[in-house]
Amino acid sequence: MALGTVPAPLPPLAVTMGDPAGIGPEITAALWRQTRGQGPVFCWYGDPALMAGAIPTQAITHPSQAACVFANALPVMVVRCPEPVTPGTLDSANSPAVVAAITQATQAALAGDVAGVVTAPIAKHVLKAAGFSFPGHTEFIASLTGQGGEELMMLACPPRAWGHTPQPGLRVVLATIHTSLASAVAALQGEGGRARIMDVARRTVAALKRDFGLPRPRLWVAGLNPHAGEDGMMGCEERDVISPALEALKAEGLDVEGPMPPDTMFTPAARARYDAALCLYHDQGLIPLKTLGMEEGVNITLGLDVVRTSPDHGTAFDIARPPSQWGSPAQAGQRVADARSLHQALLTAQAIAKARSTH
Ligand SMILES: NC(=O)c1ccc[n+]([C@@H]2O[C@H](COP(=O)([O-])OP(=O)(O)OC[C@H]3O[C@@H](n4cnc5c(N)ncnc54)[C@H](O)[C@@H]3O)[C@@H](O)[C@H]2O)c1
Ligand SMILES: N[C@H](C(=O)O)[C@H](O)COP(=O)(O)O
Repeated sequence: MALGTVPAPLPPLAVTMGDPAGIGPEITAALWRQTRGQGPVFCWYGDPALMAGAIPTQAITHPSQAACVFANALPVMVVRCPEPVTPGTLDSANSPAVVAAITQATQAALAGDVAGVVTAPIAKHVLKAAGFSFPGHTEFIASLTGQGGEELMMLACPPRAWGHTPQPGLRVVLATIHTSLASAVAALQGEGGRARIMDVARRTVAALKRDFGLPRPRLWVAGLNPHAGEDGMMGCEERDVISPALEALKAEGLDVEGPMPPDTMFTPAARARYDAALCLYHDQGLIPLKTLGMEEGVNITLGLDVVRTSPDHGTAFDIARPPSQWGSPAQAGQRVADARSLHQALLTAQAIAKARSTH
């Protein structure tokens, strides 16, 4: 951006319906109530029938109409579910609408009509039963943008107080995503494994600069084995694959450390020393992240031209309720849907979109 120019205001964000039988509609209604006064403005790609009786909705035909509507009603880019929805009851018959909502919102982002896409949770096995071939939003949205293979999955949770002690947050990025543990280990062998780690590290550093404004990101890379291999006693990937990759990255000038013993690299003292942890398989990163901060955790797809975030939780079918019960106080022993993670996802999408627009 040239000096002295004022950045154009951002278009609204898009929020997608997610699985209509999960908690997506309930937390989206809560999100609208919370943000209708001060924003960020968003439009919802979904079926207004899911909100009936809970909040006012208004159909719009273009995201640019969202701002005028937002204070008084949820602006809806209508995507109808073909079958009636019962909260908590899985039904692949509505999967085409779930996929259409994601597709339309992503296309709007590619066209610059929305500043980013915030996806409510989907149930991957329900979509698979309807013929959907992607393991998650991350890979699907990468494919829609023509950037399949360039996607990175980051999950982040903010700093928090633990008792009276403030503790650092956490960002994790995954070297392998939605794949079995056996396939993940196979993908981390030999020259291919080294190239994968180097590629993910380089792209993570670029994204931390572009999207989070960190001038010199510090990356810690996890080991694969107990004790990071204990010098080959408990596994050789650290010695043969990870360490050579990290030496090469250091020679390129990246601030990377590792391979770190995975059991100690998520302590508060350790977290204070890096900006992101590169984890080698899904649960290595997501277990500490969700244990530390599931309530406000955000899933962020890095590396794509479109901004995409999501809450860090799933569909929570076990607590999904009809609109008539939304907002009612919890009964003894009952758990109710918490919209904080979705709110953080919305704020994170807005922050990344702003960072990119001024980059
Ligand atoms: N972003 C996504 O689309 C996404 C992310 C994770 C899981 N999933 C999908 O979700 C489905 C269910 O997965 P799961 O059961 O492992 O995880 P889950 O996150 O849906 O639920 C785990 C537990 O946490 C509770 N929970 C989750 N979110 C909550 C919230 N906002 N407020 C209160 N309680 C909440 C649930 O009630 C449940 O007891 C799976 O089909 C999975 O594919 C989707
Ligand atoms: N891996 C994520 C998690 O466990 O929270 C989740 O499945 C979301 O994946 P997508 O964002 O690709 O749908």
